[in-house]
Amino acid sequence: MASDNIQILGAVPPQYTDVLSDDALEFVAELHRNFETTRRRLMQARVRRQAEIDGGATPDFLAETRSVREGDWRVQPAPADLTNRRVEITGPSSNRRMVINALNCGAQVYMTDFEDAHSPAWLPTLDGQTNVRDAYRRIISDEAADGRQYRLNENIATLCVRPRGLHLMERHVLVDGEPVAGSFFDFGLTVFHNHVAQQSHGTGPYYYLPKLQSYLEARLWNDVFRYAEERLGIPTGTISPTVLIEHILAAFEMEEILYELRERPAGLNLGRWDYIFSVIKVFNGRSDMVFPDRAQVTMATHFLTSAAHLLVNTCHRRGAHALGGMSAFIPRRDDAAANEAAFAQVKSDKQREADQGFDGAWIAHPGLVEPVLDVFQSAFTTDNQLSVIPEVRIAPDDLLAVPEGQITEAGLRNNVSVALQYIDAWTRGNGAVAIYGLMEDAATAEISRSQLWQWLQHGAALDDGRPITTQLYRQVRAQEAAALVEQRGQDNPGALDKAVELLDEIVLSDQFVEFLTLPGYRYLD
Ligand SMILES: CC(=O)SCCNC(=O)CCNC(=O)[C@H](O)C(C)(C)COP(=O)(O)OP(=O)(O)OC[C@H]1O[C@@H](n2cnc3c(N)ncnc32)[C@H](O)[C@@H]1OP(=O)(O)O
Ligand SMILES: O=CC(=O)O
Ligand SMILES: [Mg+2]
Repeated sequence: MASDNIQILGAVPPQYTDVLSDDALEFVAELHRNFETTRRRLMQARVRRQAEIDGGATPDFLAETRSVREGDWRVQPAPADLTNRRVEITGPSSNRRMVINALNCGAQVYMTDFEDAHSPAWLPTLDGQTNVRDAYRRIISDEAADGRQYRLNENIATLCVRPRGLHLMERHVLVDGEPVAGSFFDFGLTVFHNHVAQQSHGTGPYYYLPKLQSYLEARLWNDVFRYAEERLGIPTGTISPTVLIEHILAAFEMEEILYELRERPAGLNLGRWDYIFSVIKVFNGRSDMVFPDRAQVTMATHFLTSAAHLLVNTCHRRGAHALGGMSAFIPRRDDAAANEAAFAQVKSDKQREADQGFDGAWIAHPGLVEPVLDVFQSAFTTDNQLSVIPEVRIAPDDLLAVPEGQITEAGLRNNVSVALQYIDAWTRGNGAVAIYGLMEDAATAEISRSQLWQWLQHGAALDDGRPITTQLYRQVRAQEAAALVEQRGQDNPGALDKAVELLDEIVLSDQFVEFLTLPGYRYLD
C-alpha cells in the first residue's frame, strides 16, 4: 500500500492503474527519499561549474581523477543480447505502433525514449510505461484505423529504456509534498514492473542514461542501480547502462564515468545533437565561440571527430561498447532524389563511424536498418570491434575547436521555422517529428533555438554583412510563423501561439535558458 505521502496530481484513467500501483509508487518514493538530496546537490554543482566557465575557466581533463585514467580496470562484459549492437533504432515510448515496429524492424537494439523523442506530458508518459510493460511481456499489440494489425515477431530487438535526464521533474507525482525527478519516476517504474519479465525472456534491465555532465552524476546512477538491485532482488551488476556522452563537460570525464559504472556492463554513445547544443550553451558568454549554420556543423568537423576518436579509444580500452549517434536524415517517400540523398548521407555517416571503430550506431527509422547493418557488417565480421583500440591523442583544444563556416539567411530562417514547428509538436504531446526531411527532437531543436540566441547576443552577421538584430529576428519569426500557418491551412491564426511565445521568450532572454523543456513544461498537460 502506497503511503499517504504520495500524491498523484494527474488524472489516472483505468488503463494506467497497473503501472501506478501502490507498491511501484512506494518504490519510486524510496528512490526520491534516498537520492533526491544528492540529485539536487549535483544540479547545484552544474550551476557552480557553469559560473566558473562564465568567469573564464576552460574545461580540461580532471587532475583529481588522474589515477582513474591511469589505472588498470575494465567494465563487466556485456550480456549476450547486448554483444552485437550494430544497429540501434530509437523512438518515442508513447507511440505504441512505433514501439512494435521498432522491436520488429531487424535492428539489434531498440532504445525506447522518455527523453529527447518524448514530450513528457502526463498521459503520454504513462502510455510509455504501459508500452514498455507490454513489450517486455511480449504481449504488446495494436490495430490501426485501416485494420492493419501490429504484433511482435518471434525475433525482436533487445529493449533499452532511456529515462528523462536528471534536470526534469515529474510534477504530477509528489512524495512528501515534493515533485519527484523524472529520472527516478521513469527508471523506478520500468525496473520495478519489468525485471521479472525481462529475466523470463532472457533479457535484462538495460538503460540509456541521458545528459550527464560529470562522473559524480554517473556515481548517483550507480547508487540508484545498486539500491534497485538490492531492493528488488536483482543480481548485482545486472542493470546495464549505456551513457550518452552528449555534453562537452562529460567528454572530459568519459573514463571516469565508465569507472563509476564498472561493476556492471556499460557502454558510451556519442549523442551528437545534445553535444553540439552543449558547446553553444556552456560557452554562451564567449564571442569567439559563435557557431555557423546548423547544417554546417557536421560530424566531419574537428571537435566532433575528436570526441568520436576519444570515445572509441576510451570505451575499447575499458571493455565497453562504443555507439555512434543518429544521422537526422530519414527516408522520403515524397521525393525520390531527396530519398536517395538521405540514404547516401546516412551511409557515409555510418561508414565514418565504422571506420572510427564504433561497434554500431543509432538510426531514426526502420527503413534505415538494412543500409546501416550493411555498413557495419562489411566493416567487421565479429560481434563488435571491442578489440580495436585506435591510437589517439586528444587535447582539450581538439574538443573545443569551433567549426568554421557562415551564417546565412537560409540558416537563420531554418532555425526559426524548425524551432517553431518542433515546439508546437512538443507542446501537443509529440516529441519527435519529421521536418524538412530530417528527424527533429528536443536535442536538435535546442541547437536551433540556442543558435538564434547566440547570434543575437554576440551581434553575429549574416554572410551578406547584415547584422542579426532583434528587429531582424522578429521580422523573420513573424514571416516564418505566418508561412507555417498558411501552409497548414489553419483557419486559426493562433495555432502557433504557444510556440511563438516560448521561442521569443528563450531567444530574446538576456540569460541563456538551460533547456527549452524547462519553461516549456508549463504548456504540457
Ligand atoms: C537526438 C536524439 O536523441 S536521437 C534519438 C531520439 N529521436 C528519435 O528517437 C526519433 C526516431 N524517429 C522517429 O520518431 C520517426 O522516424 C520520425 C518522427 C522522425 C518520422 O516518423 P514518421 O513521420 O512516422 O515516418 P514515416 O511516415 O516514414 O513512417 C513510416 C512507418 O515507419 C514507422 N517508423 C518511423 N520511425 C520509426 C521509429 N523510429 N521506430 C519505429 N517505427 C518507426 C512509422 O510509425 C510508420 O509505420 P506504420 O506504417 O506502421 O504507420
Ligand atoms: O541523444 C542523442 C543526441 O544526439 O542528443
Ligand atoms: Mg540527447
